[in-house]
Parts: sequence; structure tokens; C-alpha cells
Amino acid sequence: MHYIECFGCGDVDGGLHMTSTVGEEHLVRSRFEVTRAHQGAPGLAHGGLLACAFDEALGSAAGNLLRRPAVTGKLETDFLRPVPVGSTLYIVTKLDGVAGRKIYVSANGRLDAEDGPLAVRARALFVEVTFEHFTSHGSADALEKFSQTAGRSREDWDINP
Ligand SMILES: CCCCCCCCCC(=O)SCCNC(=O)CCNC(=O)[C@H](O)C(C)(C)COP(=O)(O)OP(=O)(O)OC[C@H]1O[C@@H](n2cnc3c(N)ncnc32)[C@H](O)[C@@H]1OP(=O)(O)O
Repeated sequence: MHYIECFGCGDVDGGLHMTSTVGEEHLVRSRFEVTRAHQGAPGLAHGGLLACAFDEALGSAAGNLLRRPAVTGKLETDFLRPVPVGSTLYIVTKLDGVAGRKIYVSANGRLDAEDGPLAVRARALFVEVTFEHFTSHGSADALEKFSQTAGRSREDWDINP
């Protein structure tokens, strides 16, 4: 589900501006263009932001493939190569399994091409929640903005927005 103020997929200054699409074999493909706003060491992506990009990609896969609201319970990343500013991470996510409310997903991120060098690997556990999770813990203002901009149209649940 898309929310314009989401740091991962929304229209936020300095955000990740990521898009995800479901492709063949139920794989979800996401792209993250690394800019100067995402630096840690000079000229290199910050590891925490890379983890954020994978949270977005993995969460988008869980949401788009299962169409159930879910939040990250656990996220694990392996940083295998430095990711330079100016590069694009091609992230492919797959659904590994579902057990009750638990959704297991994993992803590989490759540098500058779908078959580029493997730079980051990640796995996550998402936990399915009801919408009450957001109404109880989120702010009324943000939920109102969400419902105005994303929550009402059928397209919000379309697989490839
Ligand atoms: C409408 C728009 C939606 C858009 C969503 C986009 C989200 C983007 C991704 C995110 O950034 S989400 C933000 C970061 N994550 C959070 O803020 C989650 C905070 N944690 C919680 O709210 C709760 O801990 C959580 C909902 C994850 C679980 O609490 P519950 O009380 O609902 O469930 P419970 O603790 O009973 O756990 C359910 C199952 O998951 C398992 N589990 C939960 N957290 C776990 C964990 N960290 N590690 C391992 N297992 C875990 C737990 O053991 C259990 O397994 P069993 O069913 O086998 O008993």
C-alpha cells in the first residue's frame, strides 16, 4: 500500500522514493537510487538507509503478494559490498513462507543491474496486523492524510501501481 509520506515509497525530501513491481514467479522487484542524501561514509550509502530500503522492498512484497497489512517484526541484513552514491540497487524479493500471522520474506540487492554484483542480502519476518494497529498507535492527522491520498481507491491495492 502506498502512502505519500512514507520515507520508503512516498514523496518525501531525502526519502528513498522506491517503487516496487510484482513480476514473474511472484518475485517483487524494487529499485533504490542512492543519492548524496543517503550517505554514511563519504560517497557511500549509509548501512541504516540500506536496511531501510530493504525494509521497504520486503514490506512491499509482503503487502503486494498477500494483500494483508503487516509490519516488520524482525529484519536482518548482510552487507557484502559497499554501495556507492550514484549507483542503483536492484532488489528482488521473494515470499519464503507464511505461518499464521507470520510472513517470511527474503531479498537480494545487486549493484547497477539485475545481474550485477550482489551487494546486500536481507531477510525479514513481517507480522500481520489489523488496521487497529495503525488507528491505535498512529496519529489521527497522519491517518486522515493517508485516507485522503491512499486509503480510498482500489488502485492502492493494485499489484503494480
Ligand atoms: C495501512 C498501511 C500499511 C503500511 C505498512 C508499511 C510498513 C512498512 C514496514 C515498517 O517499517 S513497519 C514499522 C516497524 N515495525 C513496527 O513498528 C512493529 C512494532 N511491533 C509490534 O507492533 C508488535 O510487536 C507486533 C505487531 C510485530 C507483534 O505483536 P503482536 O502482539 O500483534 O503479536 P505477537 O507478539 O503475539 O506475535 C505474533 C507472532 O509473531 C512472532 N513474533 C513477533 N515479533 C517477533 C520478532 N521480533 N521475532 C520473532 N518472532 C516474532 C511471535 O512469536 C508470534 O509467533 P507465534 O504466532 O508462533 O506465537
